[in-house]
Amino acid sequence: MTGGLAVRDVSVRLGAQTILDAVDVVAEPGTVTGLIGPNGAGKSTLLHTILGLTPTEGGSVTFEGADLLAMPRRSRAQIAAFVEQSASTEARLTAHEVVMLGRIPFQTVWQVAPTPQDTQVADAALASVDMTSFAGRLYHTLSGGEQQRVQIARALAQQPRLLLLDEPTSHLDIHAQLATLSQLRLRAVAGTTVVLALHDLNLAAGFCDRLVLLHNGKVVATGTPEEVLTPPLLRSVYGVEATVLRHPDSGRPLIAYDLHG
Ligand SMILES: Nc1ncnc2c1ncn2[C@@H]1O[C@H](COP(=O)(O)OP(=O)(O)OP(=O)(O)O)[C@@H](O)[C@H]1O
Repeated sequence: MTGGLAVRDVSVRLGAQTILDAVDVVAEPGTVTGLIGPNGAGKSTLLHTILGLTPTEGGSVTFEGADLLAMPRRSRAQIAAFVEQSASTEARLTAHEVVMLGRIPFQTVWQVAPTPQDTQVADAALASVDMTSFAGRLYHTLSGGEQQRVQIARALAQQPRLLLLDEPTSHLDIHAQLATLSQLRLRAVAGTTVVLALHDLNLAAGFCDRLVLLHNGKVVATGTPEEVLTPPLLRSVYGVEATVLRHPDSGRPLIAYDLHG
């Protein structure tokens, strides 16, 4: 029994295609779990499934023992926040207003304005992704990387116990990637269960406590970065040749790809 997230024997089928096949994932509070795997492996589908956005065929998804899939949306939103791969909005909202959307699950229907605490939490979330100076800017005028940081701030403003992110660094420069992943690690240390899909295996090795390697909808390896990022697995799943070195400071795996492979 885990105190965090437990995905047990979850399968997803779309038409004749099996997208997820008897997937098991456990993520403990206070840890960062990386979902890795090639394009089309099922990472986004797994994140959507955990949030009840994609119907499953059997299996269960629990958080702290509670059935996440059976929960009303509002209750689930008080527990879990999600950063999508790319999020756009039709509404002409400022960056600060987008972040304030993260407070909605905690507001009552008769509440006419955000509380000072809501505003304080949103301000802190924007500051944590270094976007305070963009607070008044219309969201749709922001660059892709700036929008991505605002979406992360929205999720942080939700103060989730379970934080799910789908490639949250895909639009970010290297400084912002490192800063964002450090911020997520801090949230994990504070007790949040963090699960994120990542393509950059060196960042996954550097920031994740555990990795789940998906291939063709199946979990093919799970464990520490050292256990999962092995040359034979990289070859069989990604079709790449690589040498796995050690980071000189952290001792974590550092993948040197064979550029001629
Ligand atoms: N609505 C859909 N209808 C049909 N197939 C779908 C649908 N949504 C996803 N799929 C398929 O399910 C598989 C898994 O997709 P998913 O987006 O979960 O992969 P992923 O690991 O997140 O990939 P990527 O790294 O490219 O984002 C893919 O083969 C995809 O084409």
